[in-house]
Amino acid sequence: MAGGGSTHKELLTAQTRVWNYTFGYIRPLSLMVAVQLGIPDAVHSHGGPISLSDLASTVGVAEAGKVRALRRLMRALSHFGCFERSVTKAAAGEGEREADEEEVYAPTPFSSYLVKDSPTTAAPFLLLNTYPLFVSSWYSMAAWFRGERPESAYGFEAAHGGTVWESVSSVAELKALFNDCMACDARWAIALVTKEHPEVFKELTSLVDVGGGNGTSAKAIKDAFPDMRCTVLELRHVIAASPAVEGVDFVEGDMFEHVPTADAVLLKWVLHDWNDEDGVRILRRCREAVTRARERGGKVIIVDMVMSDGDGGVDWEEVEAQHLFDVYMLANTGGAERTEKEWRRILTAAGFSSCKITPDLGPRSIIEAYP
Ligand SMILES: C[S@@+](CC[C@H](N)C(=O)[O-])C[C@H]1O[C@@H](n2cnc3c(N)ncnc32)[C@H](O)[C@@H]1O
Ligand SMILES: O=c1cc(-c2ccc(O)cc2)oc2c(O)c(O)ccc12
Repeated sequence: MAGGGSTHKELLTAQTRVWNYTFGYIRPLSLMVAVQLGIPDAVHSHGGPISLSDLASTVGVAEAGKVRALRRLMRALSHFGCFERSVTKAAAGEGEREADEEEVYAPTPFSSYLVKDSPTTAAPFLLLNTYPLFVSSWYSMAAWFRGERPESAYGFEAAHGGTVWESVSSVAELKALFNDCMACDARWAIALVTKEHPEVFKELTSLVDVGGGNGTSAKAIKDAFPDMRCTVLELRHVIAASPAVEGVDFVEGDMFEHVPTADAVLLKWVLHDWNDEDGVRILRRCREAVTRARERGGKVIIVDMVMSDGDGGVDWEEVEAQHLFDVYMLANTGGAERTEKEWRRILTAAGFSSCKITPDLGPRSIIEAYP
């Protein structure tokens, strides 16, 4: 029998864990429904804990049965840590003998990331990654593992016959969500890097953000260091859809072919999209760009994850995020999150002599690579 040496309690816990992981998909999907209804916005803008009845009317839930359903959704979301739920005595109406108990919900740091118009919102990240086309890659993964889709490099291709980048550029709703998702992350992550680690940019006069999207990171760097000459290298369709950004030049090109000359290259959330072979090709072009500018002193600044290698003393939630991102890249882009050893191996293969890793961005790190 399975679990032969386990106690009764251990077996029950294991079975409960299987239930929880099986239903784990309900977490992102219930958060998605909450964002679609505007629940985090309503809770945050209320100016104090919001009652179920006020919440229901703010988000447009009117039928009594649906209000009761909303209460159950809020109870689950509060259990996940998204809101803080408590029970208060509602004021007794005229003629009522006793005040009814009513549930109220307060915001938490978790829900603050789901408010749509906040500068640090992760709502586009949630909506993009719960998009059905994207989730459906997983239904082709087993066939891909078994080699039944030899023409596909990874799950997304096996499921949809094209790459994530093709679907991003051709499905208008996905393109908008993808751009929003990248811009939201770039805005807060780069503001944090420039504020907490200004030394990374010390003595640099020019920087190229390779695969820099619509220029949000470059703008955040320009805001922090107004004298820096900032350029974005991007694919044609991305540049065509990006509004001009004051002080930032856009160059159309392919990072596998040529990277414009600059003191520094930024690669944020780019290398984890690619396998090692492609990563080395991109890094070689970046190394050439910074050595053309300065024989010594240039650098490549990478913002990506350095995966924990399983040793102790690490934050469990950050390691969980690293594993989730790693298998997400496996399924959707053919890329990977890398351990320190794996980073050093691809950097060395691309000709870099040393690197400095600063693990100070939650699950991500800043890697400064020197030619
Ligand atoms: C995951 S996004 C990261 C965007 C941005 N660096 C950020 O973190 O917000 C990867 C970017 O790489 C760009 N990209 C993909 N292939 C490229 C290529 N061959 N040359 C230049 N950019 C490319 C994509 O258009 C996309 O904007
Ligand atoms: O958070 C993401 C999401 C994507 C993504 C999701 C759905 C699509 O149809 C395309 C792309 O891609 C990402 C990515 O490439 C990255 O480097 C970081 C985050 C995400």
